Amino acid sequence: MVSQLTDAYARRFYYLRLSITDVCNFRCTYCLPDGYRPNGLANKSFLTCDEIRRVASAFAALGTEKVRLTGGEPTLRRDFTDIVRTVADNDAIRQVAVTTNGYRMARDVRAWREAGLTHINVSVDSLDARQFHAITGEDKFTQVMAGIDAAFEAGFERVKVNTVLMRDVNHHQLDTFLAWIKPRPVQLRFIELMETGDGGSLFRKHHISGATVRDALLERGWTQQLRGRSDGPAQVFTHPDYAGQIGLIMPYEKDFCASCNRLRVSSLGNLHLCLFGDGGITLRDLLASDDSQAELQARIARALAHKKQAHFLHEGNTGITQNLSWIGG
Ligand SMILES: Nc1nc2c(ncn2[C@@H]2O[C@H](COP(=O)(O)OP(=O)(O)OP(=O)(O)O)[C@@H](O)[C@H]2O)c(=O)[nH]1
Ligand SMILES: C[S@@+](CC[C@H](N)C(=O)[O-])C[C@H]1O[C@@H](n2cnc3c(N)ncnc32)[C@H](O)[C@@H]1O
Ligand code: SF4
Ligand code: SF4
Repeated sequence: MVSQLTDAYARRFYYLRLSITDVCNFRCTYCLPDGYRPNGLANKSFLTCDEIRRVASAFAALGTEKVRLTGGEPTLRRDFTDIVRTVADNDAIRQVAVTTNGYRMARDVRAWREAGLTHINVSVDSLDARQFHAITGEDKFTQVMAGIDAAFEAGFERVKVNTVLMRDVNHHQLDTFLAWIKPRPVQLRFIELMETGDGGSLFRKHHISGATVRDALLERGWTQQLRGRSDGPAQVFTHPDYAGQIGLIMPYEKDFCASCNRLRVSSLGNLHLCLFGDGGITLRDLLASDDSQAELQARIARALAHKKQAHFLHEGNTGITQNLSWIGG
């Protein structure tokens, strides 16, 4: 019997974002400009495959139908394909998704699909190889693009691409992005730059509202689609002349959090009620054996009473989120 997770604002939670590592091999300017640093965590190990299975089972029993694996860079884990298989083996989890920088896709995406991966989101901030290098710190544009092609060849019908919208970096490149998705079933999502503890000055310099893109799309005859209950927060737009779609993730917009349907578990097994929350609730002591499932479910359900109505980004309060790599965005 599933007891659906619900919070004090009558929001229901169908979607778990599970970080499986903090490690990343890229140095995106808005996330880890100096690269990954172990940060005192060196002796702490990330969740094992068995622990991940137990997290997924507890959430599934509480109504979760979608699990997104994220990080850091989740695909750097050697057991990534096993993790996908483990989560996909849970029949209640109907969508097993990953958010990746695309580094391993060309090589491994077929194996991930065979293991049960159903959805793939890949980050590409620029369609210009030199600018891609400047933003990510890695000269891997061609490799990531080959990864997207490989995903289609492996049978994914649609790939989502994440592009962080930055004033004076890529905000004036809408036409280039639109031309790219015209023949391709890619959902290209512009994510508004979010302020983080480490990223205050970059935010002040480069934040621009996604509303500028929305206005341009509406002017050109794009129309907004309805959202499903386990979809992410993007507003999705389509146009009859385009195989692709545009998504807009606008966390500074009024009521963005009203439709929050997701919870997060960090790579160390802490439950986080919000991307920009204050602290985590440890779950790891209940992940060592299958016998603690009832207690684990009860702890998750109880914690939800403390979920706040919205983030406090408008007041410049980013919670304990120093950058998005530690909890996976
Ligand atoms: N503020 C905020 N930003 C979010 C939230 N969920 C996703 N985002 C942002 O959107 C980015 C892209 O999310 P993805 O990991 O691609 O997944 P998604 O868009 O939630 O999910 P799908 O609709 O399933 O594809 C994240 O890294 C965050 O930057 C959220 O709950 N709050
Ligand atoms: C933290 S990454 C983790 C997964 C993987 N490494 C990747 O880059 O796709 C998830 C997403 O967060 C986005 N992101 C990171 N920092 C951000 C910020 N300050 N504002 C908006 N989006 C951000 C990235 O562009 C990426 O699409
Ligand atoms: S956005 Fe993703 S790829 Fe870029 S530094 Fe952060 S975790 Fe790594
Ligand atoms: S900022 Fe927090 S409350 Fe708002 S949608 Fe994201 S996770 Fe949910």
